[in-house]
Amino acid sequence: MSEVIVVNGLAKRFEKVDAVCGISFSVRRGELFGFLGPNGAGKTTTINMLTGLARPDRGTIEIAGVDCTRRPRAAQHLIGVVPDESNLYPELTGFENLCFCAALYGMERRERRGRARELLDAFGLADAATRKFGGYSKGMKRKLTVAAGIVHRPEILFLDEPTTGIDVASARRLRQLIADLNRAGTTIFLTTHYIEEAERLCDRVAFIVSGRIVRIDTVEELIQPMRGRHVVRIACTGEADGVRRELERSFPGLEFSMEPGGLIRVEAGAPIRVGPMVRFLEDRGVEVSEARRVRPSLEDVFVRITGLEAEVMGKEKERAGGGS
Ligand SMILES: Nc1ncnc2c1ncn2[C@@H]1O[C@H](COP(=O)(O)OP(=O)(O)OP(=O)(O)O)[C@@H](O)[C@H]1O
Repeated sequence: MSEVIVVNGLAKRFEKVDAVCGISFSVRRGELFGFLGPNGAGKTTTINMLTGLARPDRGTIEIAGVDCTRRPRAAQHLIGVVPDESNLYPELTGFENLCFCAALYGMERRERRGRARELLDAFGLADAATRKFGGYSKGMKRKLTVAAGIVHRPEILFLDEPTTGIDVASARRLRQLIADLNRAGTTIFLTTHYIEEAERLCDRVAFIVSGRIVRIDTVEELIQPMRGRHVVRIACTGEADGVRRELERSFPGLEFSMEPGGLIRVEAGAPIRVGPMVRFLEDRGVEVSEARRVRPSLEDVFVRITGLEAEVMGKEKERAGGGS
């Protein structure tokens, strides 16, 4: 597979913040590449540099063989960009917005009207075609923004947090559309802070933390070391954090950590017996509402590699409500 995006030593600083600190990576043609990191990790700054919206301080970017640091606009016709905040016009209808974007890419009237209708259909927005964009729901706005990003059938699509802030059903539908686009041959660079989203959609994932890439690999390879591991999640009502140290002392060989919502996460290299732990907690006045064995996931890998609790991603997820 040929490399269609090649980034070397890319860096950008804003006044006192090193937003991106000399990152290097490449994306292969046809790949769905995930750029995964917590708030403020440098995802948007990176995507802005890749799409010509921000100038790097250092480093090089090549897209489809074009040196974008020297010729920032030369690859524009090959790429589509879906920013984290919509750039469409609230006073225009969905149909008009798509026709307007198509006109910017030089499409002729007949072609752009046909393409706009085709996309409205594909994204389930045909009934809202003549309604003003400003009156769309968040999920509809997101879908139309993605449609606008692919109006010119780009080879490479940059998606910045496409499912943030929309309801679960709309997020699921949008993920399906992203997967379909990729299957049809579009290379996709996706930033997200939803670990499950990256796990479900992406071929390869880069973990970015504080402007640095800490790991890049296929989802398969990333999860591989966790395959022989066993994980149990225990949901408690009441204060569980206090008994964590007692658990560690009483159950040597098991690793305990806390997750959002009062969940205790237990990990071990051998099958975990849940009963004794539940009794142990209940004897200490912590009520257990559920104890569940779970398949090790990319979230577990993220916690191991970055040393960050999954909570740094989870907090935003709860607020935005766009998770699984
Ligand atoms: N225009 C700017 N001026 C000053 N600082 C900025 C600017 N843009 C980004 N930053 C800072 O750079 C860092 C990286 O921000 P960036 O928006 O790239 O992160 P992100 O990973 O996209 O986060 P989020 O998930 O919250 O969108 C942050 O500390 C941010 O405050």
